[in-house]
Parts: sequence; structure tokens; C-alpha cells
Amino acid sequence: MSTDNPRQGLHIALREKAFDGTPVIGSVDIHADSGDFVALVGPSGAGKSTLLSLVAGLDSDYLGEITWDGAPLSAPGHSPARLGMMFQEPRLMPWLSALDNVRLVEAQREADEPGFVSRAATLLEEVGLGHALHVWPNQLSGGMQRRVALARAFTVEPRLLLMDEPFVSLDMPTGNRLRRALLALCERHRPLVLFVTHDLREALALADRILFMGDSPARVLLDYRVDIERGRDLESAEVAHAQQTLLARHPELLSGIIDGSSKRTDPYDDPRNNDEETP
Ligand SMILES: Nc1ncnc2c1ncn2[C@@H]1O[C@H](COP(=O)(O)OP(=O)(O)OP(=O)(O)O)[C@@H](O)[C@H]1O
Repeated sequence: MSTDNPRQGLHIALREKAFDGTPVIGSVDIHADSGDFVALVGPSGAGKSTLLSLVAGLDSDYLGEITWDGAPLSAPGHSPARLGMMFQEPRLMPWLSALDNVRLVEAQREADEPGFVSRAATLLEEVGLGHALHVWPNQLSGGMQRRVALARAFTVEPRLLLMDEPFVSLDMPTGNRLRRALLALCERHRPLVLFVTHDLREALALADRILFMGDSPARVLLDYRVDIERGRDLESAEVAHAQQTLLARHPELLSGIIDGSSKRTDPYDDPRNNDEETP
């Protein structure tokens, strides 16, 4: 649940983020805590990915403060909330097996923590790849590669998980399976998830809170609490009804906050993106 205490969990108190003197994100104030699932939705160019990169510490050139439990995320010696990340591309090392791709992230902990026991195989089993531990990425379908990336994101036991359209361009059944796998992992590990998506249905199916970003420079235009049970398939009646209800309550979402690119995550016919065993 979101915290009432701004010192707990994540606090984004951004005054401005600019590129080359041009502000792209304005004043943004967001609190969220472990166990929350927050979706960021908005038109192309609204600054969603930029906001994630600030939270990830990949870009520290901004005005304001981003903290975890009251300490700056970039503070030396402060574990940045054990950060997990997943992007649109699975970004697997082609010369490493599925298992070694996941184990790679554990290397530092193995070095630092005597007696550390690898969880890579368990995580791969949890995402349904227990039978494919020693398979190379080029032998895995697009959906299976995303499963490896999902398992890898959880190896650090993240308290904060940043996801930037991780399931885009998957066909609908594969995307639904991946979303269920993500929610099952979240149920067990309870990270705070910041999840960027163009697809309002995906936000409604996964998140308990949706932040709609837009305007220029971008800000949070609407902080919406989702009240359907999580984990529904995107094409389910519950998600369709939740979408209708939301748009009836907030018709302004149709004129600008959500753009035509929300169609981008509709099923594609690319057979590489299904969940077949091998292409
Ligand atoms: N490195 C950069 N240098 C200059 N401008 C940038 C840079 N990165 C992003 N921008 C600009 O900042 C704005 C926000 O971009 P960002 O990628 O964060 O938007 P977004 O909401 O994630 O868009 P999309 O949904 O298309 O991925 C855009 O106008 C973009 O052109």
C-alpha cells in the first residue's frame, strides 16, 4: 500500500528535468512503497522513460530529489532499494545459456556474501523455464527470452522494480502469460513496481494505481486507483469494463493523455514473439 510517510519507500520530488535547456518534465511529486504496483501511462514523449532513468540513477542531471526510505537513491553506500530493471528488449548475452544469463547478475553477491546460494534456477522454474536452463538465447522464442529477462530482474530480490514496456510486441496469449508470471513473482517478493506502458488495458490489468503523465513539460495529470482484481487477461470483460468506467469518469484522457500509440501492444503476427519452444 502507498505510504503516508513520505520517508518510507520511494519519494520522487522532482522540480524539473531538462534536455539541452528544454524542460521535458516539470514538477512531479510521487510516493509509493514496497508492494505497490504503479503504472505510468501517457503519450509518446511525455517523459515516462526519462522518469524511470532518473529513478534508476542512470541520469542525475535534474532539479529535485529522489529518495528511498529517506536517503537519496544515488547516495554512496546506500543500496538503491535493490534495483531490478526490465526493458522492451530482453538484452540477453547470446553466448550465455538462459541459466548463466540470470546467474551473471548474481556474480557480485556471490563474491560479497559467503555462502550465497544461487536462486537463478529457481527463478527460471518460477517463470516456467525449468526445462530450458541450458538453452542459448537464439534457441528461445521471443516470449521465452522475455521470461529469462523477467527471472533476471528478480535475482537481486528487488525492492524497486523498473519496467519499461517489458511485454510490448508479444502476442496476446504470450503477453497474458508473462503478465501472470510477473504478478506471481510480485506476490512472493513484494517489490514496488514502476511499470511504463502505452496500453491502458495492460495498466488496468496489472496496476493498483495508474499515473497519467502528459502536458509540456510533463507532469502527473491524474493519479487513478484501480479497483479490479489484478491479473485479468487484457481482452477480458473485467478489463474492458474498467476501461469504460475510467474513460467515462475522465473523458479528458481521450483527448491527449492517451495517444494512438496505445494500439501498439495489440497482438502482432510475428511468430518470433510467441511462446513456442523453439523458433
Ligand atoms: N537524451 C536525450 N536528449 C535530448 N532529448 C531527450 C533525450 N531523451 C529523451 N529526450 C526527449 O525527452 C522527451 C521525453 O522522452 P521520453 O523517451 O522520456 O518519453 P516517453 O514518454 O518515454 O516516450 P515513449 O512513450 O515514446 O517512449 C522527448 O521529447 C524526448 O525527445
